[in-house]
Amino acid sequence: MAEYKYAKVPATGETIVFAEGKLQVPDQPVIPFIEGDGTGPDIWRASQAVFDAAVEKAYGGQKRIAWMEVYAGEKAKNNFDTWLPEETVEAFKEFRVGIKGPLTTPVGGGFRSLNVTLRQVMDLYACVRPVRYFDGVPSPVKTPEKVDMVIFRENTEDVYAGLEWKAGTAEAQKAVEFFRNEMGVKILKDGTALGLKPISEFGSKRLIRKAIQYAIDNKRKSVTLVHKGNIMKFTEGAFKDWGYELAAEEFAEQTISEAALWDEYNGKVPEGKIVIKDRIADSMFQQILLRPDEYDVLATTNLNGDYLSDALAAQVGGLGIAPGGNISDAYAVFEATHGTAPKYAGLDKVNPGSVILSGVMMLEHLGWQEAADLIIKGLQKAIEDKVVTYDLARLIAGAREVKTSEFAQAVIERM
Ligand SMILES: NC(=O)C1=CN([C@@H]2O[C@H](COP(=O)(O)OP(=O)(O)OC[C@H]3O[C@@H](n4cnc5c(N)ncnc54)[C@H](OP(=O)(O)O)[C@@H]3O)[C@@H](O)[C@H]2O)C=CC1
Ligand SMILES: O=C(O)CCC(=O)C(=O)O
Ligand SMILES: [Mg+2]
Repeated sequence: MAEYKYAKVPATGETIVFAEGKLQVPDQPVIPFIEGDGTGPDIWRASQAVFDAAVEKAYGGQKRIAWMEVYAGEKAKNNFDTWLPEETVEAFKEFRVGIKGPLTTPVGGGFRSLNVTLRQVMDLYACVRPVRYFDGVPSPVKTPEKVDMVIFRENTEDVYAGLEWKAGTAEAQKAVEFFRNEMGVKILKDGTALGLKPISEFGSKRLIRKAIQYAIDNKRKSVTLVHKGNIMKFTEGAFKDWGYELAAEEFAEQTISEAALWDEYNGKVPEGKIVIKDRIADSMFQQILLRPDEYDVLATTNLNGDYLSDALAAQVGGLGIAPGGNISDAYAVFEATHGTAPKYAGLDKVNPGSVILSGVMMLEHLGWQEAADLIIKGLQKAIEDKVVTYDLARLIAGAREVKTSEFAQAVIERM
C-alpha cells in the first residue's frame, strides 16, 4: 500500500482488485473521495448520507463503503500548500474507484484545471454523461421525456491538452514565426496567441470503441459521432472517419452505418443492429432540441462533449441533476457535470442531485445495483412530491423548497 501523508486509510476497509479485465469488489471497499470547492462540501455531505443509507438499506449491514477523504483544490492548498497532492492520484489508482466534487479553475490565467489534470494523469479517457428525464422535473422544452442520451466525451486530448501560448510571450512569437517560416502560414499576426488541438487515432478509437461497446451491452439503438469535421478536417474530421473505420473493423456484425442502412435496407434497421451515424456539431445542437428521440449514444471530442453536456442537461432540468463518470479500462472517478457554483457556497442551498446520481453510476460500476435502484426511487419520489432545492422549486408551482441537506433526507425517507 502507498504511504499517505495527508489522507487516512480507513482501518476496516478493503481494496478493490482489478483482475482479468474485471473489478473484484469486497463488501467494505475503500472509496476515496474529494469533497470539492465552493458548494462541494454542502453537496458532498448530503450525497454521502444518501449513499450510506442506500447501501445499508439494500444490504442490511453486509456491505458498507469505507470512505477515505483525499485532498485537492482549495482545501489541499489551505491545509497542505499544494493544489493536488500526488497521493490523491495515487489513492484513486490504488483503490480503483473514486468520486469527487467540483474543483475551481481560474479563467484566463493561474493554474491549470485540476479536474482536467486528474483525467489526464490517470488517463481516464472516457467522460460518460448519461442524460435522462425524471418525471416531474421542470424543463424549458415541451417533450423532455424524449431525451435519453449517453454522452461519451473524449477526455484526454483536444484543446484540453493545455498546449497554449500567451500572446506577446517569446514562446508564442517563436511558434508564430515557425508557422510563418517553416509551414507557410501567412495569416498569423505578431502578438497572436496560439493553442494546439491534438486528436489522435488511438485516443479517438478507444473512446468510440467504449461507446459502441456500451451501446451493445445496453441494447441502445445508435451511436452518433459528433464532430466539426467540415472545418477542422484533420482533427474533427479524422475523429469521424476513425469512428466509421473502427465500427467496420471491430463491430461489423453488430453495427451498420447510416449510409449502408439507406443504400441497402431503405432505412429499416435490421434486427439487432446498432446504427452508426455522424452529425456536424452545430447541427447537432439543433437536433438535440428538435429531434431528441433520434439520438441515443453520442461519441464526441472533448470540447464538443463539454458544450453538449451542459446543453443536454438544461433540456432535462438543469445542471442540478446531471451526473457523470471519468472512466478508463482500469480506473473510474465519478463527478457531476456542473462546477462549484461559488455564489451559493456554504449556503446549504444547491441541488446535490448531480453528485447523488454520479454516485448511482458509481454503485452500478461496483455491481451494487440494489443500492443504486433505491437512490433512483427515493430521488424520483422526492421530485414527484415536489420537495426540491431552489433550482427546481423556482420552476414548479406549489413546490416546497428545501436545503441541500433536507433534500438528501427527503430522498432517504423515500427509498
Ligand atoms: N468538473 C468540475 O469540477 C467542474 C468545475 N467547474 C469550475 O467551477 C467553477 C464555476 O463554474 P461555472 O461556470 O459558474 O459553472 P457551474 O456549473 O459551477 O455553475 C453555473 C450555474 O449552474 C447552476 N448550477 C450549477 N450547479 C448546480 C447545482 N448543484 N444545483 C443547482 N444549480 C446548479 C447555477 O445556476 P443559477 O445561477 O441559475 O442558479 C450556477 O450558477 C469554475 O471554476 C469552473 O472552472 C466547472 C465545470 C465542471
Ligand atoms: O475543469 C473545469 O474547471 C471545467 C471542466 C468542465 O467544464 C467539465 O468537465 O465539464
Ligand atoms: Mg463543462
